[in-house]
Amino acid sequence: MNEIKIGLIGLGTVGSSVLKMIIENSDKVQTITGRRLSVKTIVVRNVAKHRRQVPKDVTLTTDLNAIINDPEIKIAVEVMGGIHPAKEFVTALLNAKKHVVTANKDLIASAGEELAATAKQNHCDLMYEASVAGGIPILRTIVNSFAADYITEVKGIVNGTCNFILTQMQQQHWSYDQALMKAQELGFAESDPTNDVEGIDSAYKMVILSQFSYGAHIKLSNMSVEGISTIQQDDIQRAAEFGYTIKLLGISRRIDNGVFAEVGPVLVPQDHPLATIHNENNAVMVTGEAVGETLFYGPGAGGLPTANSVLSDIVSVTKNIVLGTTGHFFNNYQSSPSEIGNIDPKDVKYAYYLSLKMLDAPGQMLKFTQIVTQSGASFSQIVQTKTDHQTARVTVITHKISKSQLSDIKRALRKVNTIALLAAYKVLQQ
Ligand SMILES: NC(=O)C1=CN([C@@H]2O[C@H](COP(=O)(O)OP(=O)(O)OC[C@H]3O[C@@H](n4cnc5c(N)ncnc54)[C@H](OP(=O)(O)O)[C@@H]3O)[C@@H](O)[C@H]2O)C=CC1
Ligand SMILES: N[C@@H](CC=O)C(=O)O
Repeated sequence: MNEIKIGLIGLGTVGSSVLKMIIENSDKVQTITGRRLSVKTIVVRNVAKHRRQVPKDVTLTTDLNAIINDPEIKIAVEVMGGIHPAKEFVTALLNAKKHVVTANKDLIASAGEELAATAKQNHCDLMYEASVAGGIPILRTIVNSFAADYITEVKGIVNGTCNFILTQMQQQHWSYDQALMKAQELGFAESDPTNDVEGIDSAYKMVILSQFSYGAHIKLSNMSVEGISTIQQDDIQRAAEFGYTIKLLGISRRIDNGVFAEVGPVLVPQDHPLATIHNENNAVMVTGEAVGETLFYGPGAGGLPTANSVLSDIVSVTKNIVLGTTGHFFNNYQSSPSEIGNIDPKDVKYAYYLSLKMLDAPGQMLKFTQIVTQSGASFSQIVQTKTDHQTARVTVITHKISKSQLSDIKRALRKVNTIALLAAYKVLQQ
């Protein structure tokens, strides 16, 4: 058996690039693994739409049983997306003793533990390198190269669509809608981009990164998750005047005996490496006690970069088949539940950038300063500009405060009808 036959589920942005890479690189893979890869069957929703994309000897169907019931197919690649029916499909494939490779972070973040257990019961591999940061080989790097280090923090830009939108808004002064449309056209966004722009896609990726880094499963419901859909051009320009770039960051960190993870727009100093990551590129910073700070950079979305990560999993599974070593977890690290408790993101302190509009009249600044002081906060920078003869724009950067203190400030400001808080963003400190 010198050939490994593959079943592909999905032939969109990623699936069509996986098909292309398998066809074009099978010679190289054969020299590395001793096995020739070929796609035998592809499952899609609409056969007519894809007929011309597929070589004549490949079966194109809407019926998953064409893969499940085919003993020749050893590896199934799920690149259809979403949680249902992807979960049912992957479970059925594993129970039919197919090794599974997937790029689906929604699925892995929500049901990864259950699916990994099903894979193990069936002595199958379940791999998902492409589920985090597209083309950056970050998961296998954490498994292999940080195996003996104690990771204390993972943070970065893990959504290509949002980074593309923010880059276009910053550099080309495009509107949010114009930039989102282009990201969809280029195949970076999910078929429904809500999860991208509302931070949920990044949160799924931070769940997976935290699992790999700390051996701990963080629930999405324990995370604070914010997206970029309310960011205005004005916020971007003002942040730049202060020397910051707005980025959507995922941050996960060990604090005492716990781990916290969150996603949201953050002001990154312009000379910080994460501020220099543009367009659909992603960057993941992993900090280990031994190694210190490391940075992994590359395309976070797009067909071919993501397909490259899918192929790396297919090659790993193929090597395991050849060596007879299938059926091990992709990530073996599990910390005991008592070792890791979840930390409430509300208790984690940040400096905040606050943008305000206030009546340009005596006493207003004093009123604002009193509100800030009463919450136990203080600020390190403040800039006041007049917009017309009646209103002033005030931008401040606070010293580090908790989210609860920020809520106190917001609550107190809502009671003052001459001062309006326009925006509040965390500030990443070096
Ligand atoms: N796009 C990217 O840059 C990246 C995507 N990913 C992940 O990869 C996966 C695929 O993404 P992408 O290629 O962009 O998605 P697309 O929307 O481009 O493609 C999805 C494909 O899956 C098929 N499909 C969807 N539902 C079903 C179903 N119920 N039964 C059979 N086939 C189905 C569709 O068939 P049809 O065409 O007939 O409708 C389509 O061919 C997702 O999990 C995504 O999160 C990960 C990293 C990067
Ligand atoms: N929609 C995702 C695709 C990759 O995971 C993104 O934009 O990052």
